[in-house]
Amino acid sequence: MKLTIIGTGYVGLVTGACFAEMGSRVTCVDIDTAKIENLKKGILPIYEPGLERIVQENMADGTLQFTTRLEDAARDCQIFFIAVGTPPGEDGSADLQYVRRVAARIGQCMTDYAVIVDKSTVPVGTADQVAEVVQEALDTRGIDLEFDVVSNPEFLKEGAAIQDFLKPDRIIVGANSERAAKIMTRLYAPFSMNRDKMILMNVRDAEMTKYAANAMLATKISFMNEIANICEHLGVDVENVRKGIGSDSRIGYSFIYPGAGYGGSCFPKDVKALIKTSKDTGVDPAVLAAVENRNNLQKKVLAEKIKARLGTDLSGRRFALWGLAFKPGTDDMREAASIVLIDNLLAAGAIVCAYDPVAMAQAARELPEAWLESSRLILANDQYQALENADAMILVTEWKTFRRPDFKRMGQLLNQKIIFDGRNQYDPEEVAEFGFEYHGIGREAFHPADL
Ligand SMILES: NC(=O)C1=CN([C@@H]2O[C@H](COP(=O)(O)OP(=O)(O)OC[C@H]3O[C@@H](n4cnc5c(N)ncnc54)[C@H](O)[C@@H]3O)[C@@H](O)[C@H]2O)C=CC1
Ligand SMILES: O=C(O)[C@H]1O[C@H](OP(=O)(O)OP(=O)(O)OC[C@H]2O[C@@H](n3ccc(=O)[nH]c3=O)[C@H](O)[C@@H]2O)[C@H](O)[C@@H](O)[C@@H]1O
Repeated sequence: MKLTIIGTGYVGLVTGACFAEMGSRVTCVDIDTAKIENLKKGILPIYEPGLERIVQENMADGTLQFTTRLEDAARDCQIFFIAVGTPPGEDGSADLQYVRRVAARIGQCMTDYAVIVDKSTVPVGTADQVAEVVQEALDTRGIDLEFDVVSNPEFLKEGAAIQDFLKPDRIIVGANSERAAKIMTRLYAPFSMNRDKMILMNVRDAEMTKYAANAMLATKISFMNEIANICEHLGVDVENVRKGIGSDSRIGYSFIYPGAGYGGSCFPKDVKALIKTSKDTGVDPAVLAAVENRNNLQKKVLAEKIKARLGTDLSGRRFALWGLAFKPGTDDMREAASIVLIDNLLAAGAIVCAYDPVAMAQAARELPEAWLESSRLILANDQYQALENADAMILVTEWKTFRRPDFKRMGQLLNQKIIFDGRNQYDPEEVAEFGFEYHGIGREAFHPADL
């Protein structure tokens, strides 16, 4: 099958590479010329484990191509995937300007019947808008071509994107025509060899399914973060509570890890967009608003703990920050908890020395210039350098390299042996044996004297 993927970000690039890997002929299109020039040389714009190999191999085989020219890719294309960003607009709703622009371009370039797939996360009713925009462009050309707009939301997680795409739990396809449903079923057939993964429904149901899935996962996290905060005041260890409730198969172990608040490009924006949709329909988004509110509060919890321990005025204090990316396995820093924490610490007068195994270049590009120029935010060369003369170590992202560090060496480098563990990665007793005072999320502080 001949596919065109428009937008080569996390979703578009992974989608294009994985379909090529499964045997389709794929052209990825982006308006970002620099990105496309690099991709043509096999240089990826993002860090995603396993992606580089799949891209390079399929380029070499000729099954995966990159271009900025949609008009070239569109010739005889059977399926167009729209995979551009849908960032929050001022009122919280998903901004559809990029989706609409791409829809217009497809209408200007398509040469035959095609299925147009909304892969981007878009609100209920967007497929109808896309169809209108495509039809307008065809009318302007004076051409009568048939097409169908399908919703096929993406559920991949950054850091595990290839595995999630190639071995999905389910494939949601919303199609209102049998012709389009058949084409999508054929496209995804190689993914359903052992068990039929596809769940077919109508377009609006599929659009809503994506928001409901992300909102449900965000709800689990915010719920657990709130439980954690309650535990802490009751002398209860939330890690035992987590294991206790996770063992109930109705609850399950996943997405109940407490932390410093969820980040990333999707949960915050999708919860916001669903709140707006809910309000527009006249339904009070009581649960969704609470999920968002808890998350905003949770991102401040680490700074509050630090101030409670070391004082509200942190002038002259220095902190080692381990982890900048919004989660391990990615260099993505969008809505990362680390940003809120750094902001709070700098505002209180502190100096922060940060290290992340892959997000350093991203951090240098994306963090406010004023922070870096003031020299109060320093980007360290490695995790141990970040610790030098710091008054505490703060763990924000649970990268593998941070999980079993050399505690002895850490103790020698730090000014004060204090750990603020934003991901509950360490055993309080174990670190206390190395002389550390330990502060986690949803568990009481633990001191060497408590041993
Ligand atoms: N990042 C993720 O893990 C996931 C994202 N999604 C959804 O997928 C969509 C895309 O997200 P990301 O890939 O993270 O976005 P991104 O921001 O990483 O990439 C979007 C790409 O689209 C390109 N673009 C914008 N306008 C264009 C146009 N007119 N023609 C061609 N290219 C254009 C941009 O240059 C950029 O390369 C969003 O709706 C998001 O909510 C869904 C599941 C997972
Ligand atoms: O729509 C999207 O973009 C994607 O959003 C999330 O994927 P992603 O944001 O890449 O990463 P997650 O692994 O879901 O983590 C999101 C945030 O939640 C936090 N989290 C996750 C799980 C948990 O138990 N606790 C917790 O605090 C992570 O640290 C991270 O900040 C969803 O998991 C994907 O299914 C979805 O496709």
